[in-house]
Amino acid sequence: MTLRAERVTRTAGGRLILDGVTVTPAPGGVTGLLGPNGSGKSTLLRLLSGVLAPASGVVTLDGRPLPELRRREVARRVAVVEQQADTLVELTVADVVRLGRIPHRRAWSAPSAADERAVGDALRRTGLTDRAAQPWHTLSGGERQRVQIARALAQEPRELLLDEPTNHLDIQHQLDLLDLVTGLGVTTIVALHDLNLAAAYCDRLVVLRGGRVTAAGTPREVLTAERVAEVYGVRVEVTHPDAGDRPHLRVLGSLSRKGS
Ligand SMILES: Nc1ncnc2c1ncn2[C@@H]1O[C@H](COP(=O)(O)OP(=O)(O)OP(=O)(O)O)[C@@H](O)[C@H]1O
Repeated sequence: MTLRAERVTRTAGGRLILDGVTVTPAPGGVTGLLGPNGSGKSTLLRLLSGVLAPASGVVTLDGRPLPELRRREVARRVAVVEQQADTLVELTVADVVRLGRIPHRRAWSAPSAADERAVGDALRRTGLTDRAAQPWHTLSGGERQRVQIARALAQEPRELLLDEPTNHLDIQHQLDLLDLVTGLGVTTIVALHDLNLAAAYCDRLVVLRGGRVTAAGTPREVLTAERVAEVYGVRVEVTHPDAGDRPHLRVLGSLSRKGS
């Protein structure tokens, strides 16, 4: 059992932005959320984390609707890395990572040895140990993103929600991050724009379009040339270099460009 969204809808600005979306991630697996800009990925992640409530449908954790659970209970289980974290002036890198321990600590108590171990471990796994004392606001965009991942790891979650975690990262850090996240054995739902990274790292993919699920399945089932053309308006060549479930896409051009 884990986190699930069942037939969730959400409206904003008088528009239906999620329409009957069901996502049932496999426990311990990595589910990729794909879809063009504005298709509803971030909104769905916010519903899954309980930050937003669905207009209809339900999000459950181990079969129990989120509104029936205490916030702290959800915060201990589910870690969230949003696209843009707030600027936390005056905090060091280690301070930000320590925020991940808050759901595990008793009110007003000092960090325990277990808290400090989790923070040290998260810094090490994200390659940030030697940045621990650096002020957060002096970090580059990619470094900030890694600190947010470290904060989420320090939380020791069983569910991890990531909204485009690679978008500020150089190619090496993109691969390192996805290797790290997919090696955790934590149920992960990750919104991604890079279809090849999604194919390489996710066990299952869910494609949103206009707030609806338009495809779901393994990368091989979902990432066909026809579907990419239909959803993104882009021509791609799809190959299966390892003869397995992980296709590789080569972009040939936009279908909206003249002559395509
Ligand atoms: N508070 C709001 N008021 C009006 N429209 C909203 C609101 N919140 C979201 N939307 C709209 O809902 C749609 C879905 O937004 P969302 O951020 O979930 O998409 P996304 O798939 O994450 O997009 P991107 O890939 O660009 O990050 C967008 O068209 C957005 O403009």
